[in-house]
Parts: sequence; C-alpha cells; structure tokens
Amino acid sequence: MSAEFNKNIDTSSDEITTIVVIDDGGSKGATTSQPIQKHGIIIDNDFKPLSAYEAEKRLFNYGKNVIAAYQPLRWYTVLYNSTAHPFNLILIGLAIFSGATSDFPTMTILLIMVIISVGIRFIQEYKSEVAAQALKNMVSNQASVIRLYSPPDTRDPTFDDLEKMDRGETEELEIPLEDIVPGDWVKLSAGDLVPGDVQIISSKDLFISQAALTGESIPVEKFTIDQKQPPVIPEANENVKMDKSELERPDLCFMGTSVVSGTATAVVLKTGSNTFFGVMAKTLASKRTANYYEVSIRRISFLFIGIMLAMMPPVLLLQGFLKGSWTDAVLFAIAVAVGLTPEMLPMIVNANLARGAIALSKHKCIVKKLDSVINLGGLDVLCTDKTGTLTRNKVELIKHLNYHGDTCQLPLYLGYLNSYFQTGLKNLMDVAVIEFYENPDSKIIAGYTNISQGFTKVDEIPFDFVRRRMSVILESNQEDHRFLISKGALDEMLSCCSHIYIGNRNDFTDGIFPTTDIVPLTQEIRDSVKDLNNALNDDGLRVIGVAFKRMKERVEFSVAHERDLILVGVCGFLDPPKASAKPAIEELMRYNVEVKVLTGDSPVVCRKVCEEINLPIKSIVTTTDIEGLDDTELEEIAEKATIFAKLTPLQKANIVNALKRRNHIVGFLGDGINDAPAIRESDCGISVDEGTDIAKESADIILLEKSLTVLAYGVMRGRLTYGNTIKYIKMAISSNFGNVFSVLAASIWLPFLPMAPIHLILQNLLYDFSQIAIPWDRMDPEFLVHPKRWSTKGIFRFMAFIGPLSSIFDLTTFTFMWFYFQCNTDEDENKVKLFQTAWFVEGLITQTLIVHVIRTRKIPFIQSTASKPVLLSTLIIMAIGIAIPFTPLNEYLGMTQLPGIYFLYLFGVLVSYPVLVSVVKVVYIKIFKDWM
Ligand SMILES: Nc1ncnc2c1ncn2[C@@H]1O[C@H](COP(=O)(O)OP(=O)(O)OP(=O)(O)O)[C@@H](O)[C@H]1O
Ligand SMILES: [Mg+2]
Repeated sequence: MSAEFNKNIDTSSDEITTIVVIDDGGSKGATTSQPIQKHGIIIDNDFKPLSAYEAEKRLFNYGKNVIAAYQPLRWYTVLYNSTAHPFNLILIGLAIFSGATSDFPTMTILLIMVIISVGIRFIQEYKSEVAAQALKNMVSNQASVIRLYSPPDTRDPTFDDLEKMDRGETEELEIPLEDIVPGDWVKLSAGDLVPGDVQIISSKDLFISQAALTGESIPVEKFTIDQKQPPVIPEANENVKMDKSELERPDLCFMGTSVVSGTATAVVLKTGSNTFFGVMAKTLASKRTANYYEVSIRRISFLFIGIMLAMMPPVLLLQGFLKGSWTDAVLFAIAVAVGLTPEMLPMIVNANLARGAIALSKHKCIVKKLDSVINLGGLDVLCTDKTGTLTRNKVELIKHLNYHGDTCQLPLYLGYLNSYFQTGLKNLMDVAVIEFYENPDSKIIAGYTNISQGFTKVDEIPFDFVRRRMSVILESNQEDHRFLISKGALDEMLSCCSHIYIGNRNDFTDGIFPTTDIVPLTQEIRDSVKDLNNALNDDGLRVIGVAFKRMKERVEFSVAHERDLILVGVCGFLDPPKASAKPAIEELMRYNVEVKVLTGDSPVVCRKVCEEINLPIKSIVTTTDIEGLDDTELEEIAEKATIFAKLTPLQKANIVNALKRRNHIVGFLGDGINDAPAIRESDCGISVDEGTDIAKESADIILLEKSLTVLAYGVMRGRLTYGNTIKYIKMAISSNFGNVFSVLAASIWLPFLPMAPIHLILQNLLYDFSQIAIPWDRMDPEFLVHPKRWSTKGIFRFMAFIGPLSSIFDLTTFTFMWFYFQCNTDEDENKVKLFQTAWFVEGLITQTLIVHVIRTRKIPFIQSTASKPVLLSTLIIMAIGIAIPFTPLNEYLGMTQLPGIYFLYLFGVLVSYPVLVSVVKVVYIKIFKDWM
C-alpha cells in the first residue's frame, strides 16, 4: 500500500498548510489517474499516520484498546464471585449462629464446608479464567493500520530504509486489535470490526452495521463530510462525554460496529473503554441478561432454598413443642437446613463447564462463553455453509470458457483484472483467479507480460451478498476509455448483461477488450448460457460469469452502472469435498444431529458436494422458494429441506429462526460476513479462526480449524458435560426431598433427635467430598447419542418420584432400631447414641451409593460402571462413614460402636436400595421415556 497511498495524497494542492485527502478506495496502481473527489477534509500538514515510536508512546499513555468490562477477571474478583453465593452465605450465617450458641464443633465443620466449596470453585474458576484468556489469545484479532515506514531493524537501518523514512513513506501493517491507539490510521473493508471510534478520511461505498449499538439492523452508509478542521483526538486523560447524536454522523464509525461492504481509511479518535461502546459496555455488563441455562440453574437454586425454608419452621416447631428443648430444636433445625443446602452445586456446575471447555480446546475448539458447552450438547440441527466446511478450503480455477463452452482467455483475463484490482473482501475465488493467472503454465498471451500493468484503477463497486457480483472500473494506459469489469454469480450477471461475446480470440495485440463478435443477448442465448452453467454445475464446478463495458464517463461510479454489460464467458472453479467431511457427517448422524447446508452458492454444485460426502438430501430449496413465505410456511420448508441455496445473509438467519421456532436447538457454522446474522441468531454460533472478524465476534465457539470432525466431538463433550451436571442436580434434589420426609417423620415419631446436629453436619461434609469427583465421571455411550436439552420440569418430576424412595430405607432403619435395639426412649443415652449413629451410617451410605444407580439407565456395576475417581471417592467416603464410630472420634461426636447385627441389616439396605431404585428406574423410563 504505502507508496500508492502517499501518491493519493495530493501534496501539491496548497504549498504550505493544507492537504486534501481524497478518495483512495484502497486503489492499487492509481498513480496516474485523477481520482474523482467525493468529499474532502481540509487538514494541515501535521495530519499524517503515526510513527512506530509515537504509537508506542500513545499505547503507554492511552492504554490498550480493550474494553474494561471484557478484561480478564482478577483473582480477587473470582474469589469474590465464588464466595458471594447464597448457599455460602447461608452456611456462613449458620456458622456464626452456631458460634454464638457455643456450638463450636458445628461451627468448625460449617466453616470447613465453606472453605472446601469456595476453595474448589475458586481454583476451578480461576484456572478456567486463565485458560479462557490463553484461548482467547489463540484466536487472532488483527486490524490493518497505516503507519509511517519503520525499518525492520530499527537499530541498523539500511540506506534504503533511511530514504523511505525521509520521504515520509507509509506502510500497511496487520497489528493486534488491542495495540491500536488514538491517531492511528486504519483501513476498513468488508467483514472487519471497526477497531475503535474512528473518523473517516476516505471511503468507498462504505456500509456499516450499527446493530450492536443502535439495534438498527439495516446498514448505514458512512462517508467523509467536508470539514475545514483536522479530526480532533482527545487527550489521554481527557474525560470525553458521550453524545448519542454522534451515532448519526455519517463520518464517524464506532467500536462494536462492523463493515458490511465497501472500504475506507479512517483515523482512530478513541479506543478501549473511552469508546461509545466501551462506555455502554460498562453499564451493560452490570445488567447483562441471563441466558436460558443460567436462568434454569438459578431457578433450581431457589427451589433448593425454597425446600429448605419450608422445612425449617415445621422441624423447629415439632422438635420444640414435642421435645421441650428449644435450644436443641434450633440447633437441629439449623443442621437440617445445612443438610438441605446443596453447597456443592455452583462448584459442580462450573467445574463441569470448565472441564468441558478445556477438553474442547485440546481439540482446537475455543469456547468463548462457558455455558456454550452445554448448548453444543443440545444441538439437534447443525446448519453450515459449504465452502471450507464440506469442501476443502482451497478453490481452484479449472475452466475459463466462452459462450460455446470452448476454452477462451478472455474470461480469465478480465476475471483476473477484476480480482487483482478489487480491494474489498478478497475471497477464495479471487485468490483462485489470481493464482491461476499468475501460474506460468497457464499464460498463453500475446502482447502482454502482465495485463494488470496496462491499466489503472479508477473506481470499484464492492461485492455484496445480495447483488452477488463486484465490479472494478479501469482506465487503459493506451486508450482514452474506461472499462467496467464485473464478475459474479451467473444469474446475477445475466440480469445485467445486454450483449454477449461469442468469439474466441487468442491474439490480444490490439487490446484486450473485444470490439467484434458481440451480439445481443437473446432469450435463446440466455438459455444456452444457463445450460452451460448447469452442465458445469453438474460436474461440481462453481461458476461465475465475467462481463465488461466501455465507458466514456468520468463520473462517480455506482451499482447503477452495472447494466448493459457484455458477457464474455464464465470461469469454473473446483471446490472439492474434504476427505474428513464424509466421516464427520456420519458421526454427526450417529449423534442424531441433522446437518443442513445454507449456502449462497448454486443448488446444483451444493447437491453434488453433498452427494459426494454422503449427506442424505431430503429436498433442495433456493432463495426464490422462500421469498414471501409467512412464518409457518417457512418453518415447514426449513424442516423439510437439507440444502438451501443462493441465500442472502438475512435468509440464512431467517431459516435458523424458523428451525428454532420448531423447537430445535440450532447451531450455525460459518465464516463469512454473510453468515454473521445466522451465527448470532443460532443457539450455538460457531465460526473459525480464519473467518471474518464479524463472524468470529458473533460466534460462541471458535474452531481453530474449520472441520466438522471437531464439532462431532464437541457435541459429544457437550452432552457429557450436561450429563455430569444434571446427574448431580437430580441426585441432590431428590435426596434432599427424601430427607424432608424422613426428618419430618422422625420429628413426629421419636422422643429424641434422630441425629445430633453435629452428625447431620458431618454427614453433609462427607457427602460433599464424595461428590467432588462427579465432573470426572463418564456417561454411557447410549446417553451421548441423543441431543440433550435442559428441562426443569424433568428435574421436578425426578425429584418427586425418586426422592421418597430413600425415605423408605430411613424409615425401615428407624423401625429396625426402635424395635430390634429398643431405641425407643430418650432416657437411655446409649440407646439414643446407637440410634443416631445407625442413621448416620445408613443415611450417608445410601446417599453416597445412589450416584451409581442414578448416573445410568443401565444396571450399575454390571452394565455400566462409573469412572475411577467417582468409584474411589464414593468407596472412600462410605468406608470413612462406617469407620468413624469405631474411632476415638466417636467420643467427641457422641457416637457409639455399632453391633455386628446392624451391619447385617446395613448389608441388606446396601443391596435392596439400589435394587428398588433400579426397578423404579425401569418403570420411570417406561412411563416418561426419560431418566438423565
Ligand atoms: N469474489 C467473487 N467474485 C465474484 N463473485 C463472487 C465472489 N464471491 C462470491 N461470488 C458469488 O456470490 C455467490 C455467493 O457467495 P459465496 O459462495 O461466498 O456464498 P456463501 O454462502 O458463503 O457460500 P458457501 O456456503 O459456499 O460458503 C457465489 O456463488 C458467487 O457466485
Ligand atoms: Mg461462505
């Protein structure tokens, strides 16, 4: 860029003070022509790009270009977040109360519980925060800036370097977004995120989507306005107030918005938290709306708290009135409250998500927001674009044909000129055209060594996904003519052509553009061009048409000039399917995820690709089939079709929404600007690292490699994460619910406390320990093959049916102790101790054991075994539970050794409880078709 850019700045216009910056449009080779000036900013001589040194200084003064609200959390914030949870507050409150009533053992255990739950959660979250940051750094976010030339080796500049610096030459650099400083000159093109609040110096058909700021989805055009003053850049410590009306100003673009089409050069006014977006983010971050998953977890937390609060008064009153000792009653009620608080819930949920995210990152899949892991597990429809996902990310030009279908140089040359001079989004097709042309083997050209040297660019009309074509306007260095060269999707080209070239010249000595062999484009000819297109499509070739026209005008060019063109022929591109696509599709089908292809390309090419990778095609629809449909019709069509071709970006998003309305959990994988709206609308938006900035910004998950294989793994991993989370929740909530019955029954029935408060609390502590390993558990393969969706209703149902089962065994234990061991009076302290110890052990063991039954639909241990950490943690805790009454601790805890016959009974419980739950499980699954 550098040199050309300087040449665009007409330094001669006013000797001393002014420079006119004129529309550059990022043009290549625009050295000799007189570009048309649309608007200009009159600014003084000091207005030039920054030097590397100045940029460095400003980076120090202004700080990095990051928004405070998005900055990594500090350890103390994480610690605060892990502590300030209602469950912990309840425990801390209860600990203080215990301390106040001189119940120090209880207080100690409560505090240990808080420390464990906060500690583990803190470690997990801090680890995942660090990992998330490292992962974010793996995703590249670059912006192009123009800076004054600086030698590659600043300490040892060459003579050439010095000369360039003397001349004040500039260079275009790709630098990390966060290193942009106020005063930097940045280049914007389609798909870019605007890297700060900027003022436009020059632009070409620049359309910006300001949806992120204003909610307005229609892109607005931005351009320079005549201005006598140079842009004002606020000082580093200046407090600039925000003025909403600035959003309307056509010459300002804002951080957080993105370029839909066109190009521009702009100067950065504000960065990071000083930008409009930064200020907004500060207020928004505190009012961020929770997503469905967060809401569900919160709802469940409240349910837990609700059960607990509902339990406290009856227990307190029953114990107080029936037993007479109010202090005992209060302590017991507290212990019950502790028992009913699932203090491990936040830790398990977060540890699960963090583990899932870290596992995914090892497969080059970066999760931007932790709970997207669960959403991945929920996917049952995956929409994807075609290029690079189903096909290799390498498009190759293999045919350049005239109207008759014969190989002809003209479409190649004109296509090349178009690709070479256009400066918008350079996509795979442009790269393919340039590579093919510049490959020495393919050049059969008379009179030219490099055709691009014979032309100067005057203007361009950038690509957009609705027009599906792009044009450049070139001036020949030999003739006094301008040429508009257009290339794009064939149908869209035909719609703007009036003539067609039917010759096949190979001699270009008298100029490249044909003047003869041009005939009107009759309907008949149109049809045969379409036949040619279809024949190429049938072979799996993507086709673009190339056309031109001669023009005398020296005007500002716009889309309106794309008419009455002469079609010179077509180029055919091969975009072969990826070898990995076939097995990946198979795997996704095994996981019951339906794949749909939403493409801007033609249906025939897309069908061919899908056939080659064995993607079953239900039906194919194109843009015209879905235009003007109402919501229900669109839903039906979205449900039925597999291939959606020639879609506009908005249509892609509409299809995603239609599928969502049909109760699907929809993922969208894409990399283009045209995919961004659909990515944003989907339940789980996925993009790739080499995708456009706006696609990446809209996505929840970034793949470092565009591949469906990773996604199949991600879906599986998401389901595993879901499984381990829901397993804990269902278990905890049903066991709590069961305990409610046992405690109430005991309170009415027994003349003494069924368990001393300290026992209840210790039991709870041990139980917590046994749960820590859950995030490391596995799920049955059968579980993983079905999409998982969060169902609060399912959780309630589970609680209501499975919870009371544990009470049955509590009650048999009470009965056994009451009748067999005659523990039926509060007069004999030893009997009371025996009773309490017996329930302590039985309760702990059944609670701990049950995870093995609940975690699977199958027969535990025989058909499905938990992972080692879970096996070990449950075994160890059960062993500790049985051992405690036999240790010297029993004195301190008020327990007593249990007789041998009790263990016979316990063995019976150990066998029959899982058997009972397993039987109920079979019935439950039969009735509700659901378990985990
Ligand atoms: N650089 C280009 N020059 C001319 N025409 C183009 C160019 N890029 C795309 N087109 C036209 O626009 C159509 C749609 O673009 P594109 O194929 O990129 O859409 P898409 O939805 O991203 O497709 P895919 O699903 O394959 O990624 C293309 O089929 C082609 O006809
Ligand atoms: Mg694409």
